[in-house]
Amino acid sequence: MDYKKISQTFWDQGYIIFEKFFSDELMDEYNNKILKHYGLNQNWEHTNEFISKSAVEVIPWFPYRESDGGFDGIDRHPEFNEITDAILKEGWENLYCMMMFSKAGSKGQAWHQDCPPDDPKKYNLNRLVYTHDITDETGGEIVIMPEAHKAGILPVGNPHDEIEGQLVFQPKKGTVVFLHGHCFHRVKPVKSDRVSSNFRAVPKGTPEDITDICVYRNMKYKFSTSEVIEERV
Ligand SMILES: O=C(O)CCC(=O)C(=O)O
Ligand SMILES: [Fe+2]
Repeated sequence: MDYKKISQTFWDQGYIIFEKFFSDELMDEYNNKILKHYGLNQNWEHTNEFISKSAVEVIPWFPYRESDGGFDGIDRHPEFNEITDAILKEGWENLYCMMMFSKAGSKGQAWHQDCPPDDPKKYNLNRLVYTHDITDETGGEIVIMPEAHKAGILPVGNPHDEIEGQLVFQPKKGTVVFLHGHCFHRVKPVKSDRVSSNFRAVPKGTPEDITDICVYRNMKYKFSTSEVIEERV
């Protein structure tokens, strides 16, 4: 792998995608494990106000916090972490591993930045891993605004409206998307049950609560207190 080129591409675009990076066998095993978890516990974890305002309908699960992990085939994968080394040159640490489940017929996720872009040096790195194919049939495409990690704050507007220049991706099983937390992104409406996973990393020294406040086009939302902390109009 040309790590220098990978890093350059990431920092130019705000994201970089590796198709079918992980094996089908590993992805099938993990997808089943994730579905089994949600089969046992399919409760909405967010408040109704959050769901209706933000147009996000996702049930998160933190397997390394809530149970004994079990996804080291990704978390400890040498090349996966070497790419991370190349992108976050000054050193990094794991933030958390989050599984996300969206029911068939749910809205997906509105445009957002995972954390406020006030300080360009304070951000999270998403390492999104798709354990099943995203297709026309499943919906739930990820939409990314290239180079938006350099664009400051997400413009005010309708939560799901298209933005000129956006790119729509249908990651297949085993694909990894490295995505800067300040880069605008969203998830299109979900037609069949959708699973995605995020092995979030941060540059060394980044506060642990970096993703507590999420920026949407109509508000800033604080997860720890379930509050809209700013209406954006
Ligand atoms: O599920 C996805 O494809 C994207 C999720 C997302 O926005 C995130 O993990 O920050
Ligand atoms: Fe996100």
